[in-house]
Amino acid sequence: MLDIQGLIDLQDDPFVLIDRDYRIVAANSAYCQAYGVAREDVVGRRCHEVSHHSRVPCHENGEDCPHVRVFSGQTRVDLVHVHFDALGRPEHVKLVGRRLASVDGRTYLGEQIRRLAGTELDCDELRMIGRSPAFLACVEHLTAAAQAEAPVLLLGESGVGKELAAQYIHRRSERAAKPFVALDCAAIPESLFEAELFGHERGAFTGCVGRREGLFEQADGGTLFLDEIGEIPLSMQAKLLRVLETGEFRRVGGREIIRADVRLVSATNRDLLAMVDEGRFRQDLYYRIAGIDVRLPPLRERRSDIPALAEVLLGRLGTRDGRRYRFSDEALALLVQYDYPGNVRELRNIVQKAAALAPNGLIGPEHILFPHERDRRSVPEAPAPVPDRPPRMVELEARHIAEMLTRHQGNRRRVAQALGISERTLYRKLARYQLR
Ligand SMILES: Nc1ncnc2c1ncn2[C@@H]1O[C@H](COP(=O)(O)OP(=O)(O)OP(=O)(O)O)[C@@H](O)[C@H]1O
Repeated sequence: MLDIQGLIDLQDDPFVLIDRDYRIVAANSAYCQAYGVAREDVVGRRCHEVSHHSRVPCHENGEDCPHVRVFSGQTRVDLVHVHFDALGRPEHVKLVGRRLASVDGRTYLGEQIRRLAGTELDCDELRMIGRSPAFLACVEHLTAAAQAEAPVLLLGESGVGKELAAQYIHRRSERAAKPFVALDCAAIPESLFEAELFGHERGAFTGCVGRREGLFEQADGGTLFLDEIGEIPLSMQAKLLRVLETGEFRRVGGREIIRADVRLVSATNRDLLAMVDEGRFRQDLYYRIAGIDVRLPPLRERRSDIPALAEVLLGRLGTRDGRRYRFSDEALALLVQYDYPGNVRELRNIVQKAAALAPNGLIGPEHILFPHERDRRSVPEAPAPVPDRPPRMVELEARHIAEMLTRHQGNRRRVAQALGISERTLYRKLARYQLR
């Protein structure tokens, strides 16, 4: 008989073996060390209870789960997951799951856990909330970008969390101990750009007092985040390109050549390539800044993250009359239906207003005010209306599933039961109608 324990202890990464019934049948030493547990405390328990503190398997909470995939026939699964670390804080991990068969014909999930995050980002303000597959795929790209040295271009609508993502990259990169410096390019008048980025000497231009270091110098050794990079005027684009190519510049009004070792992370909500075609953005600069590009999905493409985000944003508001603010189930269900053109920032504003309106801290649907009422989604994205055409079966089905999800507060197991279909079928339909 093979010594399974000895075999898995050879692995440097945490590793667990899980049976069809979600029970952990073996855990290696790296796992016990990483999560501060004794082997006998985890072996025999269900994986979702141990890592998620949840009584139901992860896929029933709307998460991508290696267990369900492997036991439905997939041989290898690679995905990013969020679970709890040794101190009970959420942690991003990369899971590599393998389908393993024993000699007696039983199947197991062998799961290797690669920890993506250090604990340094667990301060609440900097924590990126989200467990939806779309969000976790994005976190995986951000993690890969953090480990590289190439410049990163973050793409996404306003308020999706591009600045937060830039900080995430910085704090996980080798530059983490050095400065992170951010500039919103849309907020700087053209005449001040150069001085802002490269600094100026005393008296370099009218109204300037003293000598000042620019952002490139301030960010030396670290990361410079240029938000809304599409707003940089063409004249400035040429200067920026030169600095990125040579790593050298002069302060405005200065002679001394200054060198700064800066990693650039930029962000835009514009289509920069279209701007290149229109002659409004330099192509050579585009290729300089877009070494790695990462798209951040808008909130409406990851609706399942809305309740957790709303709770965290509400938690940041503290208490009223000594009691924590809280949402009623109906309020949360309503929040999930809106399209959020302003993304997480808009959600934050809506939550703040709702809290101000709720007399005893309990937020009901009547306290939730959507600024763009027409963006509230009562049905899944319907195709453009065609006059005198009865709705197609698929439209009716999508609409019905969306309503059931709202009624059951996103609990997919209950929705599947209510619809009389298996959860796998429900998952396929959710993906097909983009209801995840
Ligand atoms: N995944 C997330 N988890 C927690 N908070 C988030 C998340 N994404 C965004 N936020 C919060 O939403 C707000 C807006 O985020 P941020 O400023 O990073 O967006 P942005 O995409 O840079 O916006 P803009 O394009 O308008 O500059 C911030 O308060 C940020 O902390």
